[in-house]
Amino acid sequence: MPYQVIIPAAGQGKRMGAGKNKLLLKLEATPILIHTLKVFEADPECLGIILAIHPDDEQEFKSLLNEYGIHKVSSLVTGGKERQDSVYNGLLAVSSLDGIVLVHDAARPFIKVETIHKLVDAAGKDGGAIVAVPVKDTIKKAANNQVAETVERSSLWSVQTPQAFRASILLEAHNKAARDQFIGTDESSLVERIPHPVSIIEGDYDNIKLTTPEDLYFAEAILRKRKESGL
Ligand SMILES: Nc1ccn([C@@H]2O[C@H](COP(=O)(O)OP(=O)(O)OP(=O)(O)O)[C@@H](O)[C@H]2O)c(=O)n1
Ligand SMILES: C[C@](O)(CO)[C@H](O)COP(=O)(O)O
Repeated sequence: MPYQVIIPAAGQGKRMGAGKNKLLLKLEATPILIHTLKVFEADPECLGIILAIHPDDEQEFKSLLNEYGIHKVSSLVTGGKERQDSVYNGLLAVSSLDGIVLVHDAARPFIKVETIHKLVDAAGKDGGAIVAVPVKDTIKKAANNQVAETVERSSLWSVQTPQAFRASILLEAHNKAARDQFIGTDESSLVERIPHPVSIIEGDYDNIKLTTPEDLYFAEAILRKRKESGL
């Protein structure tokens, strides 16, 4: 099923501490941003990419899109203060509210096209679906560095992106969040507030978000493993 994808790429990468947009850091000589964009560029089901960027990065990003032959970027939109604002700006550039729109972090370069297609099919049926993996660690709530509660692990999922929705549902969710001045950490949290059901599609543990320096080591290992497997 065809889809459009909004890729938020306008963050500051504070936790990475690279002194620049972390998406410009290279993995095996290719910028993280390009690793991610290549997946969607190569997918025939992807009708277009809407890229939310920081104005300071515009020239460098445009040069990279040209250098690496990324032709599916239909819109470059200005990112906002929060990730949610960047996604909202991207949503306003979506060509059809009747279709399926994905939101995928540019900082997650290891998404597999098979997972994308499973997710899009689920969103086409249910109106909304997200990729997640079962939590492996024990999760506890704390107060003042004291354990307050151990959360039952069997029902916990570590949520990733892409997250896929009928575009009209996602726009309704963002409009409601704006009215309520609600800021969520993912799109699903906004859609849940409408309320609208959101399905979970089990993804891969290596679909990591490159957030802190340690993640770069994991990323190099994931790339090496995939090269050895001929992926
Ligand atoms: N205002 C923002 C914040 C984040 N993002 C994007 O959303 C994705 C996930 O965000 P995160 O990993 O938190 O990136 P940063 O916000 O850059 O990281 P930090 O919080 O460490 O500054 C990234 O691709 C980032 O570029 C965005 O487009 N606009
Ligand atoms: C959307 C997300 O990747 C789901 O896990 C995550 O919430 C993004 O968090 P961030 O702090 O904006 O990177």
